[in-house]
Amino acid sequence: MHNEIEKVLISEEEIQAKCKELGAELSKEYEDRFPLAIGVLKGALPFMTDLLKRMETHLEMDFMDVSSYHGGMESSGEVKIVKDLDTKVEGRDILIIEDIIDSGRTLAYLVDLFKYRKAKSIKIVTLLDKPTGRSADIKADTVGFEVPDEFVVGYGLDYEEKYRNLPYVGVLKPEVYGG
Ligand SMILES: O=P(O)(O)OC[C@H]1O[C@H](OP(=O)(O)OP(=O)(O)O)[C@H](O)[C@@H]1O
Ligand code: HPA
Ligand SMILES: [Mg+2]
Repeated sequence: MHNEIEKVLISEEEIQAKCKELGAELSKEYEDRFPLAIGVLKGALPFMTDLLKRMETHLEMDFMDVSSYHGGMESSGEVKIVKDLDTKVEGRDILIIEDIIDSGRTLAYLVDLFKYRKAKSIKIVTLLDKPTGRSADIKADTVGFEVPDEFVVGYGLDYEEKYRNLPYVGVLKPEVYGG
């Protein structure tokens, strides 16, 4: 698997240090508030587990599975709920955890949904931000790293459902996707 990676953009050590830093920030922000931390499956799972272990406040976890890429490199433009939350959003401080904001469509959809469900507050933390990909007007409150205009994989991010289990974020060799 590792020999299919052309270059590592963000190393395992950099990611772990960032989780520690952001976890400390969020611990302060949510002190005494019992937020509902929502991981957006499947991509956010590695980041969610590492980040939340660094938060030193009580919190509740839930998951939502939405999909628009269907495993490929282009957003279909249509966000579909595959699995909804088990928890009520009304009156809660919501912390959405994402692996990447690219077009912004996934998060625009989720923020609208949680507003409609009467969340008390909504904040977004994303490991990666790809500002050049943006078509929806959405900004994260907390960003780990900015990435260039390239398709990235690893640490939750897939290409055709593979590479999510890489401990770093990188770019695939062009021959892997027939480029
Ligand atoms: O800003 P956007 O253009 O909406 O792209 C970002 C979203 O796309 C990916 O998820 P995907 O829909 O591929 O599902 P997955 O997490 O299961 O891979 C990624 O994990 C983000 O959730
Ligand atoms: N890589 C993997 N999945 C993605 C990306 C990306 O660059 N952008 C949106 N979903
Ligand atoms: Mg994906």
